[in-house]
Amino acid sequence: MRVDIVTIFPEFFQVLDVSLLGKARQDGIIDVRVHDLRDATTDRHRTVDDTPYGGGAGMVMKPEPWGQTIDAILDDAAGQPAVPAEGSGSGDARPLVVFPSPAGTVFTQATARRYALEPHIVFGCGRYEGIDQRVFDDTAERARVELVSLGDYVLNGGEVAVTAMIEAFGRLVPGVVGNPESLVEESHEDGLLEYPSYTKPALWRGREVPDVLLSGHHAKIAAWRHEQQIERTRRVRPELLPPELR
Ligand SMILES: N#Cc1c(-c2ccc3ccn(Cc4ccc(CN5CCCCC5)cc4)c3c2)n[nH]c1N
Repeated sequence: MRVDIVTIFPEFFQVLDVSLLGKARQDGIIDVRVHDLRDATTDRHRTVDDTPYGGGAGMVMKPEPWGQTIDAILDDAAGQPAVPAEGSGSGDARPLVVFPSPAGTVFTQATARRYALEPHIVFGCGRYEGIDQRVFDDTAERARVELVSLGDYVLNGGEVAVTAMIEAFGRLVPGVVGNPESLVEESHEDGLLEYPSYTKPALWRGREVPDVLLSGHHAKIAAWRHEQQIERTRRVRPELLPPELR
């Protein structure tokens, strides 16, 4: 899987050199390439923004550097088709270009599962008040374009969102996580929040571990854990439950 990231803060993504994703990159499972948008500027000040047409506060990112950078990435990728992960992908052979945006659809575990099947994703990290709309419209001529939001709060740019998205789908790419079993029983994977976890010691600061977890009775443990998931989801995120369980 190939991932290209366009940003004015390339150093931001040094975080992708560590932990699981760092190993996935070293193992060649995920090929991450970071591109500095300013490398596509032509003026002495390497300008990437300008005032908004129609007025308004802040600055908007100019289309030219974006168009040039995205074209170069897509042209390069066209010559080196990336290998899709196992499993059925979108069926649309065009590359996927994702722009984090406060105006995007919310990124969920379902989005992460879908992205993990893509052979190639380009992420465009905006800053300032956003990117000239024509960049999205022009890119959509040759790629699938998605505007995606992390959630209903305001960030200063797309870099944090892209880091979170790459971690979320990266761990689902076959070969990245050592034990794929650990991906099955986790929050949102089955639509429920996860059950509480415990480990040694059996007694800590006067607090014990639920007896059922010490029973060795796997069916009872599974039933207890599922009930805990439903109880926690009902308390914290009732909207995730089917109406009959709320
Ligand atoms: N993913 C994600 C995000 C982002 C996100 C993602 C990408 C960029 C690029 C730039 N910014 C900053 C910014 C902040 C506020 C506004 C709102 N408008 C401003 C102009 C007048 C109208 C309203 C726009 C752009 C970004 C923020 N925020 N929250 C998420 N979950």
